[in-house]
Amino acid sequence: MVSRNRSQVKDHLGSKVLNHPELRNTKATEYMSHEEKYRYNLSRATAMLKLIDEEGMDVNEISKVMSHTVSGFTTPDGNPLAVHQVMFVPTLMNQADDDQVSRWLGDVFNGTIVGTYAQTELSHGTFVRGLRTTATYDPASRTFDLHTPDVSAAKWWPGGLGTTANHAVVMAQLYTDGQPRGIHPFMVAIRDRETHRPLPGITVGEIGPKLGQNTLNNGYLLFDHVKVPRENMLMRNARVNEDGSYTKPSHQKASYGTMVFTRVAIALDTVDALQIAATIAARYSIVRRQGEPRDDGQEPQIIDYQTQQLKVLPHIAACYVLRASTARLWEHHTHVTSEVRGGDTALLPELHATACCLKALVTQDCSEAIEALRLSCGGHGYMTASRLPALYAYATAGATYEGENTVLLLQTARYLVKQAGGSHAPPAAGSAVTYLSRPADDTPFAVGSPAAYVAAVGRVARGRVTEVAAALQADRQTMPEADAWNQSLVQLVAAALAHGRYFVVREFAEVVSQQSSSRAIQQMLQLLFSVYLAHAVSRAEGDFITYGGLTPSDIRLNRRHLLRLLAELRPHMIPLTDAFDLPDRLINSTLGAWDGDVYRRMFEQASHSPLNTDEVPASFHQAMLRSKL
Ligand SMILES: CCCCCCCCCC/C=C\CCCCCCC/C=C/C(=O)SCCNC(=O)CCNC(=O)[C@H](O)C(C)(C)COP(=O)(O)OP(=O)(O)OC[C@H]1O[C@@H](n2cnc3c(N)ncnc32)[C@H](O)[C@@H]1OP(=O)(O)O
Ligand SMILES: Cc1cc2nc3c(=O)[nH]c(=O)nc-3n(C[C@H](O)[C@H](O)[C@H](O)COP(=O)(O)OP(=O)(O)OC[C@H]3O[C@@H](n4cnc5c(N)ncnc54)[C@H](O)[C@@H]3O)c2cc1C
Repeated sequence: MVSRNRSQVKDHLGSKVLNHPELRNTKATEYMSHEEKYRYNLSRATAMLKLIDEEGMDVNEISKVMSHTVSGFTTPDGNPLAVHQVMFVPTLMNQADDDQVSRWLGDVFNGTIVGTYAQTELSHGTFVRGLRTTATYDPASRTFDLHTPDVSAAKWWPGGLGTTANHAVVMAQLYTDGQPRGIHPFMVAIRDRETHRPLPGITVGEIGPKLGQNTLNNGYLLFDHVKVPRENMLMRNARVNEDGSYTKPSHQKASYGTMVFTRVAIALDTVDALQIAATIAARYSIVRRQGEPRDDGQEPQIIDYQTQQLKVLPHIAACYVLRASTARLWEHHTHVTSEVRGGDTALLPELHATACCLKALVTQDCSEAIEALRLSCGGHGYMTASRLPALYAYATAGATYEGENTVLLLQTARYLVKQAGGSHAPPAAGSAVTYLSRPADDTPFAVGSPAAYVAAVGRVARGRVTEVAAALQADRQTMPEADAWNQSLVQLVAAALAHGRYFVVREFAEVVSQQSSSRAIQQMLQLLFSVYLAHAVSRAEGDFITYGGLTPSDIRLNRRHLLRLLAELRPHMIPLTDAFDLPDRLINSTLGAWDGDVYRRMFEQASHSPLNTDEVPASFHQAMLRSKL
């Protein structure tokens, strides 16, 4: 199939998904039971998978259909096949050797094998080296013995594991030749392909309700000395030979590759959720009028309150800035992965550091922004039918899964302090950390100059990183490494976030400078960028004074500048959110439809409450009268 560009993919998906015979008719799921919701979401997830297969979509196209924009329509309560598609399949493609790929991929693509990625355990998620599921090789039987030593080592959380998957890539501690070899991936059948019953030695089930995404179908899994053939260890990187001898991988963290990919995918995807929330809040802020009537006799549109502009407009700018920078990270990931497959792992450490901090920065910014947008819709934003609570539940999950954000930022910080101290291999050309080994950019700060803002963001990142690197270095002289590290944790996290912010604004500056299609678009991108930058300064004024070279007077000027920019952006708010090109059915919000017919929709959705079916519900007689209140 010919590869399509992003907007063509969107048009294509618009018609394919919204008109698909098994997908076009949606049902409200709010009043369904847990089991009914699962059945509804699973059947739609399966239809999507078939569509992906029939269309022969490439990875970029799959990334669009699996994105929250589309999957929020197909599987509104969470996709039970998400981890199959986003983690299990990529793990097989990248970590299985050629023989294994040809052995399994046919069955994966014809739907006989449905998988999950089983890493996290009840007692260990963050500290992967601490996982306790063991895979002990026995050369006599040429099998691994997979075992869960006790309940705290039960796998807990894998998506689709609950009742959907019949296979799992299980991350376990490998023992061979009597030696521990670290965490390795194993392809394990957990349920019978025909009957779907758990196989002998396997205990498996679903973990129960969560804040959101309740049909992701997260599960638990325990092994009681389950025998797995030698050929089921994924062997593209490390190998166990028949006699039990062990061949190391080319990079010690090669088996963590799926996590890097998924972090990049989550960063890209969480911006989709923000775009939907921003569109809802923008449309509602135009429709909603409240307050003392003005000269025209009408109550003001709430968007004309300065405070409302601050709640809504910077997040629209963030949609543009974060979309561009995460799309570039996605492209960079594709490039580095192909180098790694060719045996060159030089770019992997920096990709890991960048993926960690962007996943953390984007999920943190987006979940805070979605909550602000929800609040901007007042009481109606609290209703499920506004869609805003579910968007928040989705974005905030991203702050925890695939590496809890603090922990990921510390991974980035580890890379940055090593770079600042010169104890890491020097960065490659085009690296995102070369600024650390150069003199600070002393472009003077000037309100209204995006270049001056970018330079200031760079000085904050540089100042934060070099300061914490020096503090760490000093503490290392007087205390053990773990204590020195712990003394600096808060500053390390702040340094990594500052680095992430600099990465984002540099990437967007480049996108703006390369944009050549029209002067009007260029000007609009400049305006969005200016809003993003002024807002970034206003959120971290202390940092910009301490490290960025701004004076208190610059800070005051920036506050006024931001409010002026918001007023300038306000007339463009609706075209800018319309440009996300989200049809009403994908937005699925009483508050965010294109025609602005909010109040009729709110009444219409209330009519679905089962408590409105009878004038006096049976529960009144059963509960209140019986208790003789
Ligand atoms: C067919 C194609 C389909 C494509 C579909 C695309 C669809 C995209 C659109 C949809 C997008 C999203 C949909 C959302 C659905 C997603 C559902 C997500 C479900 C969630 C799943 C999970 O959560 S899985 C579990 C994830 N768990 C974690 O992330 C655990 C976090 N912890 C860790 O990663 C590690 O423990 C940690 C890195 C923190 C520490 O590791 P450790 O082994 O202890 O290492 P250290 O000693 O700290 O460091 C040693 C050196 O190793 C370096 N390093 C660590 N990790 C990596 C790595 N991954 N790569 C490279 N290098 C690494 C580290 O930097 C150290 O280096 P140094 O030089 O020694 O300093
Ligand atoms: C919706 C959802 C879906 C998931 N899907 C999957 C899946 O498909 N497969 C899978 O294997 N897993 C999955 N997970 C699990 C997920 O990857 C883990 O929950 C995540 O990695 C965080 O680990 P944890 O739960 O152990 O948190 P913890 O590490 O226990 O975090 C608790 C607190 O401790 C802090 N902390 C921990 N270590 C450190 C440290 N070294 N330094 C500083 N602070 C620290 C954290 O910052 C946090 O504040 C899923 C989780 C969720 C919520």
